[in-house]
Amino acid sequence: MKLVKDILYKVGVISVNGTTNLQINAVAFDSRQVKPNSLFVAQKGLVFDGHLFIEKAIEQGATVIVCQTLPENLNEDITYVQVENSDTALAIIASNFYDNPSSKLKLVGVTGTNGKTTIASLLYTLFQKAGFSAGLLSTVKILVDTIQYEATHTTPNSLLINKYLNEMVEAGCDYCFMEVSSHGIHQKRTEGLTFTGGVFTNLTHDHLDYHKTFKEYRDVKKSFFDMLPKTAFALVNIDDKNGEVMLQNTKAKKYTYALKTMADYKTKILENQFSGLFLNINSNEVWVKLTGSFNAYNVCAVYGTADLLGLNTTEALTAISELESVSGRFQHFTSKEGITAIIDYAHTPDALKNVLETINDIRTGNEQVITVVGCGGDRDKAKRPVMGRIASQLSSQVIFTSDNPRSEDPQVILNEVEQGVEAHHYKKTISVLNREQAIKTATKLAKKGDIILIAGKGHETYQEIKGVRTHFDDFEIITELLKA
Ligand SMILES: CC(=O)N[C@H]1[C@@H](OP(=O)(O)OP(=O)(O)OC[C@H]2O[C@@H](n3ccc(=O)[nH]c3=O)[C@H](O)[C@@H]2O)O[C@H](CO)[C@@H](O)[C@@H]1O[C@H](C)C(=O)N[C@@H](C)C(=O)N[C@H](CCC(=O)O)C(=O)O
Ligand SMILES: Nc1ncnc2c1ncn2[C@@H]1O[C@H](COP(=O)(O)OP(=O)(O)OP(=O)(O)O)[C@@H](O)[C@H]1O
Ligand SMILES: N[C@H](CCC[C@H](N)C(=O)O)C(=O)O
Ligand SMILES: [Mg+2]
Repeated sequence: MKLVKDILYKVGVISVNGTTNLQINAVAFDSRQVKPNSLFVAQKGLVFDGHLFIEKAIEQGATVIVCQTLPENLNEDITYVQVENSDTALAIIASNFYDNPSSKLKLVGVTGTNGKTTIASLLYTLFQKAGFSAGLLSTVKILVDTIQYEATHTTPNSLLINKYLNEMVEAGCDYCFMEVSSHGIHQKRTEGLTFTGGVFTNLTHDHLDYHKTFKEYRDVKKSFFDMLPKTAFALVNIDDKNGEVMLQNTKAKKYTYALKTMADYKTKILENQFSGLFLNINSNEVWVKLTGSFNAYNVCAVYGTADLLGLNTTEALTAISELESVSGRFQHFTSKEGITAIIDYAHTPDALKNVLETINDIRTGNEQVITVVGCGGDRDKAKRPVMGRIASQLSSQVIFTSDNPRSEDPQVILNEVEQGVEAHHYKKTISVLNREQAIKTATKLAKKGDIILIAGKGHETYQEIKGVRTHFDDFEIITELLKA
């Protein structure tokens, strides 16, 4: 139970009709979820305008309506609060409703195109290993200390973020590591949170359907650093040309990490093998079980963050050397017949290029690299031909297939992916629409020593076709096929 006037603290209120001296039991932004004595926030979405559901929310028992535009006819029994921006209002209300949990633990946000899940998950494990209680908000899962919840978004909505943060506080967590997606920032899901630190990984092509231009995508990411308080740290990958941009206007203390440039946290790759990396991090040598030079960046970011959070660096390095790869991120095994399978969440051109280059760097002989890949529907179309081209340039054979077509026609997506293949690579590509069949085809083509890369879906345990999700797990399928 909370008093409305208390949860409106710091909300940009334009006008109030009715009393704010009123208790509410819950906050909701979806009319279908409204329960008696709720506060309903009407948001302008991409498909619907939540203002159209105000009446429905009242019927369901909402007693307070927060909106940008007041309805023409006001109900006398209801309190209406007009705000400048409903998304921002929801985030601040959510934080107030749960007593500002982000200020009661150390919250670190990780943003960038690739590496967020890896870094946030490794940090969670590292701090748990070091004897702390921690929480994790990630694409793969949500963890409140050791209690696991299913994740539906990379960055949940502001109500859920604060609900989980509150649970973390109640469970005695000292830290929370969360992924901050560009959609999350743009939709104000992280507004009003008190961050102890922010980490920037890299910025490459993705989500240009949503953000329209690369500059807009970059500026959304930058706005996360712009709003960090001066007590926080901002740790950026300075090898990425946008690392500096992230730091331009931040009030936070600025730190850098890099492999190529001078930086506060500097890592050198001494050895790069399938089984892991031998690294020199700020003059400390350490073996890690993660594969690929891109993971040297991730480990460096983890080390820097741990140091900035005050963890003893020797203790941090010992724990770092024990960290296992995150599920669906360069997850690999070799079958009895000597065929290596790699399951990786590479769903952007840069990630696919990195993973294939890593495989090509560490393969030893004349093995074939057989790639199974596709692109998701209802997402950036521009990345499709680029991924098609990269896959065909860097693999011996490619089987193009479906990812999550969502509402789109899978064949149309496939055609767009194929369009990127240059003529001299045609003969090494085939298309098999059904993903399971595509994986099966790869296993038929593979001989002893060959490497099969299944890219794009990583940890996902479903495939969404025409809006319907059915169980689908790349790892499960390939394991079964290679065992048989
Ligand atoms: C494109 C996008 O981000 N869409 C998000 C957005 O949906 P939307 O704008 O379409 O919402 P809408 O359906 O128009 O509804 C508008 C408002 O009306 C309300 N409503 C709607 C219907 C109704 O009957 N009653 C009602 O009250 C809704 O609750 C909402 O408040 O707001 C919804 C509620 O918060 C999100 O669930 C939804 O995420 C969709 C499912 C999604 O797929 N998002 C992806 C793209 C996403 O966010 N991805 C990033 C990661 C990307 C990455 O970095 O790789 C993530 O953080 O997960
Ligand atoms: N630092 C990195 N630089 C470039 N590519 C990376 C990096 N880390 C991981 N990758 C590649 O990107 C894929 C996705 O990694 P990860 O899940 O950590 O990224 P993410 O930022 O969380 O992605 P999402 O936006 O989907 O949440 C990995 O499977 C790997 O192929
Ligand atoms: N967070 C990313 C995940 C993409 C994963 C890929 N398998 C797809 O479905 O496109 C997104 O929502 O765009
Ligand atoms: Mg992620």
